[in-house]
Amino acid sequence: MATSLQSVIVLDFGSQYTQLIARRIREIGIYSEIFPYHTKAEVIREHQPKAIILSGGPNSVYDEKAFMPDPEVFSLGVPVLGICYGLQAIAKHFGGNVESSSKQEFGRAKMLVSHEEEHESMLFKDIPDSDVWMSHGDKVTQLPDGFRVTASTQNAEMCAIESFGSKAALKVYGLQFHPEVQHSLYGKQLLSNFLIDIAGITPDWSPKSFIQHQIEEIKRVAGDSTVVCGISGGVDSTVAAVLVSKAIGDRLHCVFVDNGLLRKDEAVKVMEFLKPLGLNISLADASDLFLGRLKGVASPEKKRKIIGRTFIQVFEENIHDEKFLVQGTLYPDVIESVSVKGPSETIKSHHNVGGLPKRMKLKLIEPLRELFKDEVRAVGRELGIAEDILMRHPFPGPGLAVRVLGSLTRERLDVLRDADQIFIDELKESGLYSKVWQAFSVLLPVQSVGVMGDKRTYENVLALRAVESTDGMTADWAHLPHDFLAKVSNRIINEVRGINRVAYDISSKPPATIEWE
Ligand SMILES: Nc1ncnc2c1ncn2[C@@H]1O[C@H](COP(=O)(O)OP(=O)(O)OP(=O)(O)O)[C@@H](O)[C@H]1O
Ligand SMILES: O=c1[nH]c(=O)c2[nH+]cn([C@@H]3O[C@H](COP(=O)(O)O)[C@@H](O)[C@H]3O)c2[nH]1
Ligand SMILES: NC(=O)CC[C@H](N)C(=O)O
Ligand SMILES: [Mg+2]
Repeated sequence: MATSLQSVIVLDFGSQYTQLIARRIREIGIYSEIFPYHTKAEVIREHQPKAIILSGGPNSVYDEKAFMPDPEVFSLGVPVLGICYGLQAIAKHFGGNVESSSKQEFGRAKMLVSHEEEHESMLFKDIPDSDVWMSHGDKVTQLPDGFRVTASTQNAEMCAIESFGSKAALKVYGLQFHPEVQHSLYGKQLLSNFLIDIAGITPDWSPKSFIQHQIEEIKRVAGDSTVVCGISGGVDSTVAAVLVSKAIGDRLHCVFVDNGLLRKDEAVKVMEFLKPLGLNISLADASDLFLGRLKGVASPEKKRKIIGRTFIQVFEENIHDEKFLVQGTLYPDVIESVSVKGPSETIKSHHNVGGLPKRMKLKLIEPLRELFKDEVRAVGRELGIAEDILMRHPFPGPGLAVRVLGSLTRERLDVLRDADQIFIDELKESGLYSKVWQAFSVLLPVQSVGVMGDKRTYENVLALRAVESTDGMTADWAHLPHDFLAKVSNRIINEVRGINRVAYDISSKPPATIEWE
């Protein structure tokens, strides 16, 4: 995608911090995109970046099949900054040497900047000797020709290097430490020096400029075609749909599927609260179809597969002559699929309408694919979407099917709906809803003995789950106040028939996952 915004390309060598690099760049007000490390220079050129960053990575550049960037990347005429593995790849490419170090360096290190009065490094402008964050076992042992050292630590004499003298015009820089992590005290200043002072970028990324740019882009891509969007009432699909509708108006057709696995009165509520957005939405009530197919199915993966397939079928039935499909794909989704780390183990089949495009030959429009959730919310705010839509917790496509553990029945779904409504209402009432990433209830396939009004009961157990997270990839259980939990438990046991015990889930992810199935 050619962009009118000034951009930076981050080449991903598999670092855990690649997303963080992109995020810091955006905090500086500059648009950035992540590409796999092997992206060809000619592809990079088409995107007209103003700078290139090479990320860290788990490998070693002296390995036989070490990942290296396309050598032409250094001849594109834009500054290049290598971080950790990126620095080591630069050293190797330019004829230096990298070896395994007897002393690995993980964590804090004191960086000494070699300020040279005559040739002050622009990268280190206004940066004093300070703490930086290291995570490496290899180090540069021989400086390539045409480079100089601009900072060192006790274990890494060549902690920062840059092209110099005859090679100065190449503007190639390398850092052994990670400027993108908070613990590198002047890390952000350093990135800013690279991007603004060295690469000459004028920060022009903001939710507003992003929206303007995307609207132009969507108009250009979609032409006069009609476009379809699966809308769930969740944050991502809603923001994506509103953005696309700003570009092409009522040529956008949204389909909201009631799969019978939504929360209490959700189908009605979602249609109601989406109304002010002026979108063209049709509601496809497929609850009987979904629940019929799920009858008697207890295995979590089988449930997910059935739901995925049925979503596709219902969606197909609701498509006319649309040429494009809008998806609310976010940055973490993209990066998981392009990372060099390779296919990861299937923990659970996250499915949504993601299976659609290949099967239906619809072309994709994914306007949010460079953003994180909080940035999507900022864009939504700029688009005038109401705060209660934007602050909704994520809700998985398979919905309550993965929260009524084991086989589903309409009765068990209703019990869960009533209990969950109480939990969520109380969270909102107490101001805690917006403080947690996600909260919900899970109906366990377990019965327990209780005593109610002097009578023995033998009823269901409900688990409450609330987590704190930034991207759903890792999470910690939320330390909700005991008084609050006591109130919720009391209300649920008293008000929801069929539940006589409430438990609170205190597992983090990993090793647990956020949803129970
Ligand atoms: N009930 C539904 N009807 C139509 N499309 C749906 C439905 N549920 C999910 N989808 C589609 O699947 C995609 C992925 O769902 P996902 O839950 O990840 O995103 P979301 O619902 O848009 O946002 P959030 O993460 O805030 O819930 C949605 O963007 C939407 O296109
Ligand atoms: O759209 C979705 N389709 C799915 O199949 C799905 N499964 C889990 N989730 C949501 O993803 C986040 C991480 O969930 P887990 O820790 O349970 O894997 C949490 O926010 C989950 O709610 C899904 N979202
Ligand atoms: N974090 C990194 O990029 C590490 C690079 C290389 N694997 C090393 O250990 O030095
Ligand atoms: Mg959702």
